[in-house]
Amino acid sequence: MRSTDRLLFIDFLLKFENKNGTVIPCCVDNFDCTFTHKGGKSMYEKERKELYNAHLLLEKYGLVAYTSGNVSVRIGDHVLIKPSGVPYTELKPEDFVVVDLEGNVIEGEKKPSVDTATHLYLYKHLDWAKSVIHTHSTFAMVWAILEKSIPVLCTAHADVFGEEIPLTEYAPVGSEAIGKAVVKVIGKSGAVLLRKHGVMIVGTSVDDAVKKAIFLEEVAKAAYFATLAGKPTPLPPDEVDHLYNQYHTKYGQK
Ligand SMILES: O=C(CO)[C@@H](O)[C@@H](O)COP(=O)(O)O
Repeated sequence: MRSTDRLLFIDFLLKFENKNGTVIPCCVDNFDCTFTHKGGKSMYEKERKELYNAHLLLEKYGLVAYTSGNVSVRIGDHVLIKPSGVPYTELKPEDFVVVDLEGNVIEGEKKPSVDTATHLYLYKHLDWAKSVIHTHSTFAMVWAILEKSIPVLCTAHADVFGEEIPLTEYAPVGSEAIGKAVVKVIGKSGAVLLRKHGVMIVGTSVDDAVKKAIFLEEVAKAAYFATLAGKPTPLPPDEVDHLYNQYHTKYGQK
């Protein structure tokens, strides 16, 4: 679309919107519309509430502090992600930012998370990825600082993750580099320790990702204290597989 037409079209859209409220489809012809839907409905209302609740759950379980960490969800060719540096006490569903898979802001007045490039890299390289969570949860971070992967030392670890929690090479914050480092080591657990940094979780849904973030910190804590207190031995691989399959096929209300 010629730039003059673009400007005329924006002008038409804004006049139309102000007069009639928000019925305008965004992002027509890959058109990067950065204005938000004033007075009308935001995109992805249901997903915004789901993502908001996910952030509150991370805070409730003490996996994030103040502004650390972030959650995103993939919705077709869009990703809804936390705005950067907004304290959880001030976060609102309408603050979440919609970006496309190249990181262009589709809807949102706030800057998207500093980890957006990493989240997008994971969505583009892991076809099962539907939600991504980054935390600085304390005991998982202790293992990341010690530059050690977490062995399978207990049944809870085997149930949910079914494998040792791998450790990435060091990668700087804010670039795709963390995404590349995660894809190199991530396994069926979807949980990874970021060397000297924290945690990255990839889930098949927001619920799945939140559950893994919560259980990772639980097993990281137990494994850390067990390793301090003695020399715990990992569970045998076939028992780990048995527990993992049992948990993923029979546990709960399945
Ligand atoms: O770890 C870091 C920065 O070092 C970030 O992941 C964390 O502060 C969260 O950043 P955002 O608020 O999501 O931009």
